[in-house]
Amino acid sequence: MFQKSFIPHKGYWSSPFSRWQMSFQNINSIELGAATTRKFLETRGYEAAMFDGCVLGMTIGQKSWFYANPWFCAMMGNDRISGPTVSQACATGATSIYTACMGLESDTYQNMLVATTDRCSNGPHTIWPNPKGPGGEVISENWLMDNFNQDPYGKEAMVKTAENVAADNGGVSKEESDAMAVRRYEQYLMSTADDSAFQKEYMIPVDVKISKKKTITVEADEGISPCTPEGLAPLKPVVPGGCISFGAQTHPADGNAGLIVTTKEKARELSQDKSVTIQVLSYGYARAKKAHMAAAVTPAAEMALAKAGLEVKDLSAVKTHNPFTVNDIIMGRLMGIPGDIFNNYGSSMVFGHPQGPTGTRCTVELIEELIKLGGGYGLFAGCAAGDTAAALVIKVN
Ligand SMILES: CC(=O)SCCNC(=O)CCNC(=O)[C@H](O)C(C)(C)COP(=O)(O)OP(=O)(O)OC[C@H]1O[C@@H](n2cnc3c(N)ncnc32)[C@H](O)[C@@H]1OP(=O)(O)O
Repeated sequence: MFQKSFIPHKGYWSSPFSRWQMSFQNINSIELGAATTRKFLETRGYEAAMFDGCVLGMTIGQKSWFYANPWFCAMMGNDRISGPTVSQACATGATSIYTACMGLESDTYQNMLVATTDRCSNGPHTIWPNPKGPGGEVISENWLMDNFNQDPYGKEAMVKTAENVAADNGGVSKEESDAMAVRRYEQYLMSTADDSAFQKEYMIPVDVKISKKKTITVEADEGISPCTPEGLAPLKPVVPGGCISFGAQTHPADGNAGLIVTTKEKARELSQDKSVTIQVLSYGYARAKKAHMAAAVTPAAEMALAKAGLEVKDLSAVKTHNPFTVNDIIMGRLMGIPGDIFNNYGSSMVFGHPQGPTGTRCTVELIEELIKLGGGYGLFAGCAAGDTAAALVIKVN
């Protein structure tokens, strides 16, 4: 259990998430992440110079990625720091926060910025030299779609691994999957109600230069598909005989999210409301059996809860990275998570999945939900490529 890792009240942000090939598609995610971080620091009245280290989380190669962390830090306003770059597929958000906590717990750092940023749009198409191929013929890889469609070890598409987990756990019907998609969409609408009052608590609008003369400001998530029973019913399962249609899974997106991990004293100094204390209590991870990615979420969550000395009955809110409806259906069944605390205000199935920032945004929303509830314990958990998962437990006083 962590003892020394605190997050200031409002010391966190998320950009809007923009469906791939929409407004953020032409911007290097390291540059967009740094620009949004600068805006976050200005909005909150923080100095970039206060950080003694930065954890940068990202999963999709961008031009000049070799210099990612020091380049990012210089662009966000502090060219005297750097730190680890974390790339752990869809567990990058939780693991970046964990990495910053380890910096605090070991007294290596005192005031760390965690920044996660990714762009699924216009993903890299890599050419690998292959001198022993026929005539030196190259090997090529489409970073996004090739990896969605096959794990090099498990040999299955990600959606098929979710169907495998459904089959192992008593089955999930198409109707049950559709009902979960509709429920998650309705919960997302809680965050856009009242002129997006919930989202405005943490969302930093993003300026996008679309031509020499024109800059637009993106203030809200882009490309969200409404989920209704009538809209989902005619969609066929992606895997024949399965339950998950295109409407019951996340969409690739672009965006960034981040937060400050610091000492209890510094967190209080940086907090907007000094009566609010936010602490990271624990981290959990797991790997499920081959080609069963969604099955890793429950043991990762159970590990984080055990490390914090908590049980499901102690939780006030649960958030997940849920790329497929099956993730939440099976986790809910196995852990007995009450429906009314499970993914209120949105989840990645609806607002999209830019990979690195997804878990960070979920954690930021979890903190805001716990504050609205007047405090409590919260769990974030989510699956990641390679049949893995990661989880965090947060406490808000
Ligand atoms: C560790 C992890 O995080 S694993 C997760 C990693 N990420 C993934 O695996 C990505 C999962 N998602 C996908 O793979 C995507 O669905 C993609 C990329 C394959 C397809 O994306 P797109 O081509 O943009 O599909 P699109 O959103 O258009 O949906 C396909 C169809 O379903 C329809 N549809 C999608 N959502 C809905 C909805 N909620 N209601 C009604 N219809 C819908 C669309 O209208 C479209 O219909 P059309 O073909 O008649 O136009």
